[in-house]
Amino acid sequence: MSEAHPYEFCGPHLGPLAIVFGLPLVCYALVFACNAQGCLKLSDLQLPELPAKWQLFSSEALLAYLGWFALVAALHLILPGKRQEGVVLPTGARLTYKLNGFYCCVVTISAALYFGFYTNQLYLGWIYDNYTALLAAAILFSFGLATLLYLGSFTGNKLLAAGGNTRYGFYNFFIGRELNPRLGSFDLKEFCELYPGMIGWLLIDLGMAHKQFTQLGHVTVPMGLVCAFHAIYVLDSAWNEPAILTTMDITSDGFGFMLVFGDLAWVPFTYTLQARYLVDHPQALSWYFIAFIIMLKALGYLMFRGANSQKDQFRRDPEHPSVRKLQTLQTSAGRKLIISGWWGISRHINYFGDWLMGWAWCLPCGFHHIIPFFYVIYFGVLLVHRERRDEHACRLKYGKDWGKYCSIVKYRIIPMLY
Ligand SMILES: NC(=O)C1=CN([C@@H]2O[C@H](COP(=O)(O)OP(=O)(O)OC[C@H]3O[C@@H](n4cnc5c(N)ncnc54)[C@H](OP(=O)(O)O)[C@@H]3O)[C@@H](O)[C@H]2O)C=CC1
Ligand SMILES: CC(C)=CCC[C@@H](C)[C@H]1CC=C2C3=C(CC[C@@]21C)[C@@]1(C)CC[C@H](O)C(C)(C)[C@@H]1CC3
Repeated sequence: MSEAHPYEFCGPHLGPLAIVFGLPLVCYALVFACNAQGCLKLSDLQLPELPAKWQLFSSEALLAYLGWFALVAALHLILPGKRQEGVVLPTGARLTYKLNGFYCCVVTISAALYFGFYTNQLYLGWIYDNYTALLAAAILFSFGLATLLYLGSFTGNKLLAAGGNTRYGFYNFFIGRELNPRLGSFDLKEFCELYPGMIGWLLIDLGMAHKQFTQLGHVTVPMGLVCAFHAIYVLDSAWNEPAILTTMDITSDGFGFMLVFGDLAWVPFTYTLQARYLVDHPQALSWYFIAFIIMLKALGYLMFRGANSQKDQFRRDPEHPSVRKLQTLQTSAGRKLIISGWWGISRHINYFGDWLMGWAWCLPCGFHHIIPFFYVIYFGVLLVHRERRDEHACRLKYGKDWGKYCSIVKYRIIPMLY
């Protein structure tokens, strides 16, 4: 029991309750508010209807979703992968992870491209036609898995997450009670964070591109840009899979509804909103706007990858030639904090880069509606909240040295602004 751990997300009742039932509603709201029938305009607040063919539930879609999850799990087990140890656990032990996200991603996406676009044996547009039923399947699966994980955390001698072991059962279900639920050596949290949801995100994008292909006879430049940008992001995450082992999601958060739903329903179904929008509202963009969007993506990626890799390299080997010359602040906790390079610009310059990339994903949708810009609005809120969570954790970890660090690197996320 860790009652000393503060309650996150506005306390143990209201916040978690609103998120658990509110987020699935947001997923539906986005589908209702913007689809082939129209897109909600703030000026007239007229809600479009759902396309007549879209079903709210179908057993076929449920089977497809379960089949997808099983397929990715099988690939993860079958394909070769590097074994890497995670951080030291509170028990002093270290877990070993099998890392082959990149292979799994390349195999599934290549197969989808080959059978979907080259041989035409696979109708990927089916994903668009069954969008709402697939979403229902993902939501049901997330509730089911989160419940099983919660109940499973009471069996055996499980290592519990500090923040998800309070006296409030529902809060624990939401935050995640067990730290690293596993089936043998199969790590459910790491797998869900990087495999079915992230690869599913790309597959749904391809489904949208394929639908557009069947409707227009070609894939438009904005659709191509969105799919390519998302693919770069997902492949980059899979390529840098070892770095995920040191993120707070893996090291300190339990695996509860928030992450289960985030990984398996929220990411694949809300992060693909721009691609779905472009099926229903194809855009034509000028070459200079396209050039601007590509430069924005490149700049965001440079910051995001540059900062994340710099810190990762520094934490693994501070004497490595690429990070040896960085200025640092020695803390009494024994670790050093980087105060030059990317980490001298703002305390989370990686978040800023990530957010800029988000803009590059939304801009290809043009300026006719606000709904396709949902991602940058939501992501801005998520990053500000995440930065506060990390700041709190670092303050506890580094004490007054963190204050010293903040006086050297003054901005939280956006240089000169925030
Ligand atoms: N697309 C999406 O939906 C999401 C994307 N992300 C992305 O994931 C990436 C990882 O994010 P996240 O795990 O939140 O956080 P970070 O990668 O920023 O890691 C934070 C940790 O880094 C260490 N650190 C902080 N400052 C310094 C410094 N100056 N020098 C050395 N180490 C430092 C601290 O841990 P310690 O000192 O213990 O090493 C701190 O707890 C980000 O790029 C983010 O944008 C995150 C969430 C959602
Ligand atoms: C309230 C709410 C919507 C909660 C869900 C949050 C999740 C969507 C995110 C929490 C942390 C995430 C990470 C990634 C995706 C989104 C979620 C699951 C991530 C896999 C994206 C790609 C990055 O490169 C990453 C691997 C560092 C990252 C890890 C955290």
